[in-house]
Amino acid sequence: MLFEGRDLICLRGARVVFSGLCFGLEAGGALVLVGPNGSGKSSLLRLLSGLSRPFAGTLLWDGRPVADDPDGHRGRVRYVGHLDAVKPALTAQENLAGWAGLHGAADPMAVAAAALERWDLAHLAEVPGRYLSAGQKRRVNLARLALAPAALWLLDEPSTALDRASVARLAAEIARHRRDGGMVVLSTHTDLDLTDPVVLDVSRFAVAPDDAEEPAA
Ligand SMILES: Nc1ncnc2c1ncn2[C@@H]1O[C@H](COP(=O)(O)OP(=O)(O)OP(=O)(O)O)[C@@H](O)[C@H]1O
Repeated sequence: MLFEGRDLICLRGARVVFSGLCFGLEAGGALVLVGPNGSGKSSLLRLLSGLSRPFAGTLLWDGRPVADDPDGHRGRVRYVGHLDAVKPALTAQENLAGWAGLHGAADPMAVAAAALERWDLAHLAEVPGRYLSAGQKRRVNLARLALAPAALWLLDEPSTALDRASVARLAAEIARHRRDGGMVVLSTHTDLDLTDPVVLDVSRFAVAPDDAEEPAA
C-alpha cells in the first residue's frame, strides 16, 4: 500500500498556495505537516481527502490515480478537520451513532458506545453537543476514528484544545492504527509523540507573492 503525491499545485481563490509538492507514504507510515499559519497544511489535507482537487499534479493510491476512483478514495479516508462537526442538539452518543450509521454499522448506538469508551468519554454519552467543552467536542470528533476501520487518517491539528491525557490517548490511537497497517497524515503546531514520522514543511513549496498569479491552464 502506497499513497503518493506528485508535483501537487494548490490554488485557493486565485492564489497559488504551494507548487511542486511531493510526498510518499507507506502502510504504517505517518506524515506530519508543519509550516507557519497560512502555508497550506489544511489545504493539502483537503486535497488528500478528496474534498478539493489539486490544480495540477497527481495523487496515487497503490500506483493508481485517486481521481479515477474518487468514491473508492473517500471510502478509505477518515478526515477530522478544524471545524467542529458535533451537532449541538444531539448527545455525544447520538452524534457518533449518526456517523456509525453512515459507515454501515448494524447497531450504530452500540458502536458509538464502544468508541466513547475507547476515548474515555462514556460519562458524556448523554450530554448534548451544545454543552460539551472545546476539548470534549474535539475528542468526540476524534472518536469517529474508532467507529470503523479506514486505511488513511487525515487529521487537521488534532491536538488543539486537548488536555495532556487526551494528547497521549491520541498518540496511542495513532500508534495502534499504524500497527494495524494504517496511514496517518496530520498537521500540527506542537509536538506529538509519534514513532518515525516523516516531517513535511509545506512552506518549502510556497510560491512567492510575485509568482502567485493563477497559472495558465
Ligand atoms: N476558501 C479560501 N479561499 C481563498 N483562500 C483561502 C481559502 N481558505 C484558505 N485560503 C488561503 O489559503 C492559504 C493556506 O491556508 P491553510 O488554511 O491551508 O493554511 P494552514 O497552513 O493550514 O494554516 P494554519 O496553520 O493557520 O491552520 C492561506 O493564505 C489562506 O488565506
